[in-house]
Amino acid sequence: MKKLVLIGNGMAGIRTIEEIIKREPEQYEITIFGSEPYPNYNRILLSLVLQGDSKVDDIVLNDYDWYKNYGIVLHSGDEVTKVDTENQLVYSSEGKEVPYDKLIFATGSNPFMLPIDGADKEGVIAFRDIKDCETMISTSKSYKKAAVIGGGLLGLEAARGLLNLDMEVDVIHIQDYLMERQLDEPAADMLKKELEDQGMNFLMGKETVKIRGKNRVSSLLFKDGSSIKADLIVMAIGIKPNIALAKEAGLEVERAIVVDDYMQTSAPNVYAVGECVQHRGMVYGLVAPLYEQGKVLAEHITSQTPEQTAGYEGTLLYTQLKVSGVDVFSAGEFVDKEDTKAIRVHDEFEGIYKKVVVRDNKVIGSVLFGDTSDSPRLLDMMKSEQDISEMNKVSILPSEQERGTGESPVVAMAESETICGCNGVCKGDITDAVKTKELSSVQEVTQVTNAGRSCGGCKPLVSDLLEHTLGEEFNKADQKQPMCGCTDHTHEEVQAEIKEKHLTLVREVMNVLEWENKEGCSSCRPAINYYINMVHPLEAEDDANSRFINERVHANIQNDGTFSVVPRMYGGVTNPDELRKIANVADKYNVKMVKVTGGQRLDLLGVNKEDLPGMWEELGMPSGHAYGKAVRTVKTCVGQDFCRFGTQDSIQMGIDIEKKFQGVQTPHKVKMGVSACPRNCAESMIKDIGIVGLQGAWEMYVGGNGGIDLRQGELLCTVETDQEVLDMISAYMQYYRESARYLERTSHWIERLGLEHVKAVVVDDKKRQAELIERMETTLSTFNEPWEQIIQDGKIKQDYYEVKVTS
Ligand SMILES: Cc1cc2nc3c(=O)[nH]c(=O)nc-3n(C[C@H](O)[C@H](O)[C@H](O)COP(=O)(O)OP(=O)(O)OC[C@H]3O[C@@H](n4cnc5c(N)ncnc54)[C@H](O)[C@@H]3O)c2cc1C
Ligand SMILES: NC(=O)c1ccc[n+]([C@@H]2O[C@H](COP(=O)([O-])OP(=O)(O)OC[C@H]3O[C@@H](n4cnc5c(N)ncnc54)[C@H](O)[C@@H]3O)[C@@H](O)[C@H]2O)c1
Ligand code: SF4
Ligand code: FES
Repeated sequence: MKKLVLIGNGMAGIRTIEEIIKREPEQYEITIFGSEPYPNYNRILLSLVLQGDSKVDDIVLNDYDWYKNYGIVLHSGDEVTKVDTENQLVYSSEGKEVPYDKLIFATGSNPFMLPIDGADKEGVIAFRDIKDCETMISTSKSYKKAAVIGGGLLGLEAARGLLNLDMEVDVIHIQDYLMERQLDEPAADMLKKELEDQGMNFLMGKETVKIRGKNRVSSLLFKDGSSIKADLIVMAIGIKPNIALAKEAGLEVERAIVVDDYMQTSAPNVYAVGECVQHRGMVYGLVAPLYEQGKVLAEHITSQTPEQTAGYEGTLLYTQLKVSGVDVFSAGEFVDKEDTKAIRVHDEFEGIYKKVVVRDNKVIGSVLFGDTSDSPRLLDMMKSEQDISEMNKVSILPSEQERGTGESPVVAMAESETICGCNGVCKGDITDAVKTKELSSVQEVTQVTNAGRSCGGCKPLVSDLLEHTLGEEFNKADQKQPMCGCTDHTHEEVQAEIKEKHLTLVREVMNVLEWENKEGCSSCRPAINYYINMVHPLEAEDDANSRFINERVHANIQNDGTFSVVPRMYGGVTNPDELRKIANVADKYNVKMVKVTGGQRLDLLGVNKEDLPGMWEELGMPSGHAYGKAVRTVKTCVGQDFCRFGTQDSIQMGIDIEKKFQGVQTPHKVKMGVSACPRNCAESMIKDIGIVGLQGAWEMYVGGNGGIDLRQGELLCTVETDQEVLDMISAYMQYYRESARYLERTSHWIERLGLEHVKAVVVDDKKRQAELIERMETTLSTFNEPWEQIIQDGKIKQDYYEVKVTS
């Protein structure tokens, strides 16, 4: 057997070996060297490990048994230090000398590190491998302030992960807008706004010139003389191909190792794939092109007629950002030029931006923000260089109505359209595999076709396609989604176990359900804490440390590290006494701004954390819970006492609702509105619960949302009396509390369950309705005004307000 040696046990190298084995399992005796001490893992998913959605063990792509099963000799943790191309030998750091007939370089890249004063200090790292990921996770346990240098894909994914680890995150970007290599300015601005809302702080147009600190980093200095504090610095300013070994071996290198269309280097029998490669002047940093290169090389070196195999011609690049809550897509040429024209849709209400760039009647690039469902079709048009001169230009970006609402975009996709960009798998490949190989779960589709095996971004589409192809045979239960990377249990299973085993402590849940990550993470701990309190309201022990910072300190943290204070004003009604108190504390504590909120409250912004207890004591008003996953505000219109259209007393109804349900913990925030006639001045139709008065009756609308997922509420029921309104809210909200997943807004929850189902439980089934109301009453009986407790408890004051929690 001929000897094949691979240098680099990473994603591109091992995919090439998989492709070789698939074609000719017996042709080569394979030896692999990898400097990292692990089997091949999915580097892409490090972002999800950091974000708490996956764990290191889950991202292994080929475990040690895989190498054994295929008779591959793996030297992990052993670096190749020299290649002798004349005698066809490689030498390793552990003293191995291995001959080859064919050699593949797949040495990847190294992160680029700024060569500035202080870059060698403790606490300055990159984000490239498992070690970096583990360093960030462990640093977050002792330090709180992180700075990410670089507002590209990697920097933003790192920043999201660090936020999930409860760190404060500054992102320093050298350009004036984010991801300038993938986005144009409007899309980048929308992205920045969304990420700011998620808690990131941006310093734009800043060039870092020095890192200060004794042994460990303590601050960064910028060219303009300003500086910021930091306990951890993550550099994400690009990568440089790892070519030192190839250069020393005498291979032709420029920016990377130069290869021809068969991935052959300048030396005989030596090939290269992956990020270390330069092909027709291009160096790639995403897996899709690297996998295509691997396929071409595998075909070439396993073929009896290698010169007749198809060569590699380059890849059309496209990217997606892996940050939850953000949909961004970018492909091809997206910058306007003199010879290009663009079709644009910019819907500020929906938070959607779409741009399609056209040259010579062909789509050559696109940027999508907020709704990326057009991406497979646009990619297909770009790849096939479709002539669009006959097309109505508006139909290139159809609205949701034109596409048919509620239906997954896979239904309308052509068989040739790509579903999994990373692995180049199109719709037809998947439907064929599902039918011929009788596949019934996403996992099986991934095993057979590779779709979903890399960034995972296509999994929802794969699942939709599976459902569409299988029809009634599709079993949702097979598509199990674990709560996070710490466990295999789903949200539903965790909740059921809490009930069945009567678990009342967060730690107890993690122990009994054998959490793989013993400490849990910032995704699962708040969810478990919510579930134990919801299931056992009288016995659960609330764990403040499992709450997000805002809920822990009962105030909303702002982008400059100060907090906002929102006292409760039932139904949006206040009086001179309250206003005087608010004015007094605003003066005394130098509040930066007093702002009327969309929910008809007064927001005191720019408060120092240490001042919070004192302010609340002097205000003597209840907390508005503006920071919590809880019942927030009940907005009201002036109603029948003042408005000539008013048919009901909306103000009193709003006050009654707010007094009854204030502070109830819910899976996500719940906003309400009461209008006294269908003119709807309190915007009841875009609230989680909206009440609208009619002559002698009240309508109750549910599932509305006025935010990024704009959604109109749907009519749940019409009732006659005020008491019925309160009862229906009790039953509905309790059912939401019990059946929604933590962090699922009512609008998403109702779409998942369907209005008819919710109606059947909450309105039609009187027995269940009564039980839900009873359980809500039990929860309501446990309500405590948080600030009353904090003001009286010296220890809480000391732990959360005097000791610095966030800096
Ligand atoms: C956090 C993160 C998120 C990412 N997200 C995405 C994404 O969403 N989509 C996407 O397409 N891409 C993404 N990427 C990029 C993607 O991971 C890379 O393009 C891909 O891993 C490159 O594969 P490679 O095999 O060329 O290099 P690598 O994966 O870097 O593998 C090279 C391996 O070779 C080893 N090696 C180097 N020199 C030697 C030597 N002399 N001897 C032995 N071993 C050696 C290295 O230690 C390394 O293990 C992401 C990258 C990171 C870091
Ligand atoms: N979702 C994804 O597809 C994904 C995610 C992570 C990483 N990656 C890949 O990993 C590689 C590394 O990613 P990356 O984001 O580091 O590289 P990048 O080159 O895409 O972006 C680096 C960013 O850093 C900025 N920058 C450069 N110098 C700077 C400085 N001195 N101060 C502040 N900002 C500076 C640049 O303007 C640029 O926007 C890339 O190949 C990327 O494609 C992809
Ligand atoms: S909703 Fe109707 S009753 Fe209320 S203020 Fe508006 S018009 Fe008047
Ligand atoms: S698109 Fe990345 S795995 Fe399918």
